[in-house]
Amino acid sequence: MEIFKRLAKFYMPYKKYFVYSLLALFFVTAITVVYPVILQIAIDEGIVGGNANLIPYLAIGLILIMAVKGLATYIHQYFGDLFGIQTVYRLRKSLYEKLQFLPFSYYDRAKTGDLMSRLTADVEAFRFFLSFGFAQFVHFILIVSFTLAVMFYYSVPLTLATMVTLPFLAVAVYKFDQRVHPSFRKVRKSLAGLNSKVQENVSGIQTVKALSQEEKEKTRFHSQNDDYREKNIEIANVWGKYFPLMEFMGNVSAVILLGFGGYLAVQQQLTPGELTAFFSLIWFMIGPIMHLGFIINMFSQSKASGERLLEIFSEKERPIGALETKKAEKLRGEVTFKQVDLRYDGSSNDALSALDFHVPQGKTIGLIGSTGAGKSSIVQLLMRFYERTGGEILIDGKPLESYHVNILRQNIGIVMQQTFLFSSTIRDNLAYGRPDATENDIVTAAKRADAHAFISELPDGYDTVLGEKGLGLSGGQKQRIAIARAMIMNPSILILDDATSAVDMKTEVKIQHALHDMMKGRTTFVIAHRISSVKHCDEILVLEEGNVQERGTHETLLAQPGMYRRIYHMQNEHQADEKMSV
Ligand SMILES: Nc1ncnc2c1ncn2[C@@H]1O[C@H](COP(=O)(O)OP(=O)(O)OP(=O)(O)O)[C@@H](O)[C@H]1O
Repeated sequence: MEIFKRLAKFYMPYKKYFVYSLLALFFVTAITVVYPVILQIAIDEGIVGGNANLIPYLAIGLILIMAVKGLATYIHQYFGDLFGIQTVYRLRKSLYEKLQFLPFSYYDRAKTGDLMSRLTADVEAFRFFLSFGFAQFVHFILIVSFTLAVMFYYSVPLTLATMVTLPFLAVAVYKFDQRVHPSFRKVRKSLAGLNSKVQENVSGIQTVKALSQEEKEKTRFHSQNDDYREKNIEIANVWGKYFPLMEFMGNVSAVILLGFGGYLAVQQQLTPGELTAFFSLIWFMIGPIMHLGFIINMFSQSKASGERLLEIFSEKERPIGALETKKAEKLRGEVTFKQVDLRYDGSSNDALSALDFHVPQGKTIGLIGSTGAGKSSIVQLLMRFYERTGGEILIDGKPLESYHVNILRQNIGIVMQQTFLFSSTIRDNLAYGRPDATENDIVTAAKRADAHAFISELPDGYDTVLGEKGLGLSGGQKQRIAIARAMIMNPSILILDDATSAVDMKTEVKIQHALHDMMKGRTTFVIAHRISSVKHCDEILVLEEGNVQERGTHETLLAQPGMYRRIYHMQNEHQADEKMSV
């Protein structure tokens, strides 16, 4: 019940619907028990007692009662559904909001398919129990209580005799729950794994095809699919074993009723009408008790789902910095790193150690070094995608944490190697960081980023809808949209993270032009593998394994023997080779 308690804030606001639904259920159940009583009166008074006039009255009474039951059933179902639907609407909203504020370290671990499955299948399983399962559980208690009351009224010894099997039934139901709950958890996990596999395959279909790994992917999917099948078979086995056992115990009660009830009737301690009513009543007990397995099943599923939802809620949100500075604020863009360390969660090495540098406002800093040297990690810290593990980072002389993350990020424009574009119009993509941008802002930025010409040539211009992942545009075109998107934000700090490495030389020249235009007056971080991209920077840091190996301007670094000079010569030779081979 702990899980339901922890999720109470989502369903408590709608408890009135639940109460209406339960009140209606009370009527439905009470009316159900009236049927056998009417049957008993019809047999004992009408048929055996020879009072045939009573029968039409009883029939009309039954029709009226059925009409009331129909109305009560409608109210019960409608409000029950409303209770579940409203609750999960709120729940889904909160989950989605929570996902927006989880740190990057969470997404490093999370799988998209698994998250999708939590937000859809798990939320639905929870709703199903709220709308249906819980009411079924209450129905079970009510119907068993009402039925027992009527049965005791008719015959105490016969009621006690038919209840002999109930403790055994209860044990079987308990054991069933013990077995079925872990199995359901496994099924949910396996389904999430299956979703992740499909999602990953679709996202990476280009890589799969390029490396001709279709067969391997098929095998991997099959093994996940097999796993899901096995887990479901496991559940089917548990059901298969316990359900007949529970049914058998129910039937034993009916046999006892027939033997002992028949004996009592012969002894005239029970009327024929009462014995007939008992047969209906006993099934009102046995049915729900057997059904209890199904309810527990549903309860177990929703418990397993609730657990998975709570896992998301219990994740720590990313720190957001001081709230009082949330008002729009333009930073100057002076950046200082003092003895900064970074070690990613679960890693045994520092990605950055004792990093020191200072970039005055409007200056450019180049970050170069081999892959994994820590270049992008500097950006991750500056954007507060991750938190440093030591040292201090200052912006305009104030600690990074004193700014609200939104303010910080509004002041930083970033163009990355791979550009993510939403499946929306080009206009929406351009204005994504500043939804209040005017048409003029958008077109001016696109012109400056050298994107206006190709956008205008598209069939719907700025209203052209891009496919998922921005399909339909070349790497260079996407990059120019990313540059325009960053320009619209008019940032004080600009980060170009390998911004031109994914495009050919000709496009690079064009993009470089747009980038230089954007860099004017902004503090700029240029992360690159090519010397040509960083050589004009005011200072260049050569990084190796999270440490600064060399620092200086292009000229000073070239003048000294070291890594920079080696990279320069290597890249120069490479370019010379390329020219020779043309
Ligand atoms: N999210 C992460 N979780 C754990 N370790 C990470 C994470 N991101 C980067 N690292 C590790 O931190 C180190 C520095 O990585 P970083 O991405 O900063 O290097 P880089 O110089 O930008 O490399 P590249 O030129 O290949 O982009 C690497 O050892 C990398 O494996």
